[in-house]
Amino acid sequence: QSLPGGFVYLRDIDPSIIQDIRYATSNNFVGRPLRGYGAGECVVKREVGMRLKAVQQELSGQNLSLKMFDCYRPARASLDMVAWSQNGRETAAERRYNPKISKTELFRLGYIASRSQHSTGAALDLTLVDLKADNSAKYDSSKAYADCTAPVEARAPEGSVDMGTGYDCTDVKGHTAAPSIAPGQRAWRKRLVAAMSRQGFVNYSKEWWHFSLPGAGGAAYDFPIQPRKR
Ligand SMILES: C[C@@H](N)C(=O)N[C@H](C)C(=O)O
Ligand SMILES: [Zn+2]
Repeated sequence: QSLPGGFVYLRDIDPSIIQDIRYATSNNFVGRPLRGYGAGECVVKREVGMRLKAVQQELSGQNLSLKMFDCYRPARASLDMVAWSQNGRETAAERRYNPKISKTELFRLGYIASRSQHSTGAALDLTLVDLKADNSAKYDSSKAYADCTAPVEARAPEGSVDMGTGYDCTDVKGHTAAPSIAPGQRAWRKRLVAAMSRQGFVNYSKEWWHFSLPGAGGAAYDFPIQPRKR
């Protein structure tokens, strides 16, 4: 199954990496699947995939795994985010992700890009899973969870280690070096950044979950993500 521009399905390179591609689901800040996400598959440039495999190999010796939240993002999905931010409504479910900031401000403040590096296949949103922990709690759309800055027991479950906030938490607490998090949460962030940086990935200071591989990108693409054929 060939993809344009040197893109590959991460599952073809390393099926052990856990994937929860949130923009292909309703469990994200928009509350519905984004345009262009026809399947919950992580698609990346081959070089990015090979380096993720190397990170995963190192982590597996520590009973840890990567968990991918977003990889290649079709350009139309970023435009969908722009339209969402300007739709004049803010629901309680949306406010869980941006409790202190209006959604109209998210682009200006650098939390979302209208032309994202994700569309080049060189940027990733991801976290760590402790394979020895009980990760069985599942997200339930009918529950009223606390916002993404609340203690982990009160937030929507994500089946991953406690990084101090949930994924896509647009708040200063989500900044990688936020002083307001607990030492254990800081230690997890440092462990993720260290493992990723050993393979050349660079973290974005405003989002503990966002990494990119310098030089791996190039042009932005807009092909839709389709189911992977075996
Ligand atoms: C929206 C968030 N997951 C993200 O990836 N933000 C960066 C800045 C982006 O949109 O490229
Ligand atoms: Zn990102």
